[in-house]
Amino acid sequence: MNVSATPALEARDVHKSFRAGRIVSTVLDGLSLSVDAGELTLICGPSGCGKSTLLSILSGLQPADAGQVSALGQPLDGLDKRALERFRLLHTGFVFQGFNLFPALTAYEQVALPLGYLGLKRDTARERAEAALIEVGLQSRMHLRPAELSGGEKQRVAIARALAKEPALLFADEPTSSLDAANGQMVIDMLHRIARHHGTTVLCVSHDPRLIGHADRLLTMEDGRILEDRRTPPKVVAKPTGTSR
Ligand SMILES: Nc1ncnc2c1ncn2[C@@H]1O[C@H](COP(=O)(O)OP(=O)(O)OP(=O)(O)O)[C@@H](O)[C@H]1O
Repeated sequence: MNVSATPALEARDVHKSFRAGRIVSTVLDGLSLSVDAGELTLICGPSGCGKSTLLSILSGLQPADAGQVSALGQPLDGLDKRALERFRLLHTGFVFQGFNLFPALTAYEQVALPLGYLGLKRDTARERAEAALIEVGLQSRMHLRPAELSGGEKQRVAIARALAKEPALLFADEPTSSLDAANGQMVIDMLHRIARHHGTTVLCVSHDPRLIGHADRLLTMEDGRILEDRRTPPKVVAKPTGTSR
């Protein structure tokens, strides 16, 4: 088998509906998708079109009603709850809009904690946690708790926590929407760098148009399906205007 040809993520004819009383709403309607390893893929589309639901199904957080979902060549529908938790622990990182940090833990502890669950030795965990916090520029903030950090710094802790696990798959759901322009840009740059330098497959749901220029691929969803799928062109460096030099 040619392993490199195996998509990092694959959905085939995925359906998902939610029921509220007697009303059933179809959120994913026969959606198929294949994501290559090491790419930053951005999913956009109108509010309520099913972006977060797709992300959570592809990451094994919730099951599809029908269809097949594979991650790293592993069919997720064949895994029981424990095996899914293990798969997520070993291979996935998550970054959410609301940071999802523990109020009582320092930045360093937030990052080191999951490494303990991975069974890493204490010294290795410390090295990895520190390296990840340094990579996101928080070397001087490691011993602060969330209440003492800005929104941008909290999101960088969440990125460091995901990064330290060295996951093959990184899922980000609206990672910039609670941040100001400068911090949002910093987070975007980091996601881009993680895909480029660490070879991580990054799947990001976002309304933020600044992310488009950094994505390798842009998927637009509407009504539970993928409406448009395009590769984003490489960035063109603008020539200075008003001069022939
Ligand atoms: N657990 C749930 N129970 C019931 N309905 C749900 C559930 N999760 C999502 N939905 C519904 O499914 C639809 C799609 O939700 P989803 O969060 O995937 O959309 P989205 O495209 O990410 O939206 P947004 O951009 O506003 O975050 C919405 O109508 C939402 O109310």
